[in-house]
Amino acid sequence: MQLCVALDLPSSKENLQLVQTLAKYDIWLKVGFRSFIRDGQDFLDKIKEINPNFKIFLDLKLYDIPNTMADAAEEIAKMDVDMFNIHASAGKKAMQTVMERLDKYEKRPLVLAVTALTSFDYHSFKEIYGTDIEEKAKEFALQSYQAGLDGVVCSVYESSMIKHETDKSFLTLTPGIRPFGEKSDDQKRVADIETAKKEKVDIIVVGRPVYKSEEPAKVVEKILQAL
Ligand SMILES: O=c1ccn([C@@H]2O[C@H](COP(=O)(O)O)[C@@H](O)[C@H]2O)c(=O)[nH]1
Repeated sequence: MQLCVALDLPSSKENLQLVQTLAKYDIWLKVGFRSFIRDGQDFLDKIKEINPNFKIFLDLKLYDIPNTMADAAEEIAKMDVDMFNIHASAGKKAMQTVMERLDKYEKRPLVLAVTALTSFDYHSFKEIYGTDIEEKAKEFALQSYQAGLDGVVCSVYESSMIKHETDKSFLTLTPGIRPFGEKSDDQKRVADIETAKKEKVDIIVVGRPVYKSEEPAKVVEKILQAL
């Protein structure tokens, strides 16, 4: 299992200070809406300047018509990122179009599909999708797998089931991790490291428990020891 730290701080300066503190660790760094909208490609370059071995996950959750998603995916493929994501609910056709368009790149980033956001509980998910999380996550995961994606974003509680329904090499990346039982904030389907291990998760995403800590490097060190 690998660790991905979310860089969701309010300024580029604070994010880069955090990255500097974590420079010696073999981890993924997640750049999401807040940081990418504000700081763009320049921010990605600065991360790689600190340590070119950091793996970058661009968490932009593309969701649009197939051609627009594929255009955006191609722009991402030209950047130096290692992984990005799209919404499975954009449909199988959109996912296939993205993967076909990335075919020509010798070294393309990994592509994951978002199944059910970890901020949904079972009731709020059903209100929107009209079905249970488990059922829909399975359907989305199968469609993503058939479309040729590399894996999915899901909660820890769907990870094992998704691997069983697809393939054990099909990646599961799980946000909503509270490594040692920290408060859940706006997350609903949260889990600790031990549960993530049991559920065969490939990459855990941890944001606030790291970047809101007084000593982020110590938290990362403790997580890495527990993986
Ligand atoms: O289903 C999802 C998809 C993405 N996220 C993102 O992960 C981090 C989690 O941060 P925490 O502070 O550890 O809660 C955040 O950037 C989300 O945008 C997610 O939480 N759930």
